[in-house]
Amino acid sequence: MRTAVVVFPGSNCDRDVRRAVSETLKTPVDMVWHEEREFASEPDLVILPGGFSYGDYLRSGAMAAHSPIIGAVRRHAAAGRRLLGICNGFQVLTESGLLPGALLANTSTTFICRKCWLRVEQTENRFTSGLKKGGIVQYPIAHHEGLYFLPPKELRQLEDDGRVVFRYADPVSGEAGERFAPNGALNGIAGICNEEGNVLGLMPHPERSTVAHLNGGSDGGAFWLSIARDFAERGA
Ligand SMILES: NC(=O)CC[C@H](N)C(=O)O
Repeated sequence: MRTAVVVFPGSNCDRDVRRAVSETLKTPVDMVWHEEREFASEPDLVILPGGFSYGDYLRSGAMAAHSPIIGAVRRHAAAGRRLLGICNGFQVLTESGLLPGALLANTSTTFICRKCWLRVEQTENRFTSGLKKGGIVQYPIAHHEGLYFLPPKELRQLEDDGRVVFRYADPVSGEAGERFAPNGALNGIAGICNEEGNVLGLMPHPERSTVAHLNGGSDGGAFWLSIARDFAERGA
């Protein structure tokens, strides 16, 4: 499985994600500058990493969504290949319309950087098929605009379609929902996928919970392994 990580001006999790993928899976990872118009290496997985693309000017992810590489990102997703947006990458996916909804300012109006627990709500997609449905994982968050928003009718539809993949949860009781969302995300939504299950966006950072417990956790390792296993079983 070949991975491409898109680097925008202001990305700051691009190297963390490269390290997490390459050390966990021992597979090649290419760094692709946002001004490219094509992926030279035909990646199986494209990752839009976290950070502050264009300094979060206008809205987080809004300017990156118009980068030259986004045309190739759209074609990659339309071909059914895996596309993952983490934090700022998730914001780029909603801003480009590849996933529904918007990421609004946290209810606290502050930047929140802390550990978070998530319940795996759905495993019928190309990313979490190897995780335990209903299981709790710990990935940290670090954002200012992480309140997932969708108007009520569309939100109900998203829930009915089973497209909520991760929800903020309590690690002890295993309960999940809005009251466990540090940012005020509607229904406690931390990550969603598209209808086909090949595009996933999430605010928490699995790459920061991967390598040698550097940030006090290792649950992210199983996430990368799940993607690789799904790829080995199903292909692109
Ligand atoms: N870690 C990140 O990707 C941060 C995303 C964005 N800059 C925010 O603060 O909401």
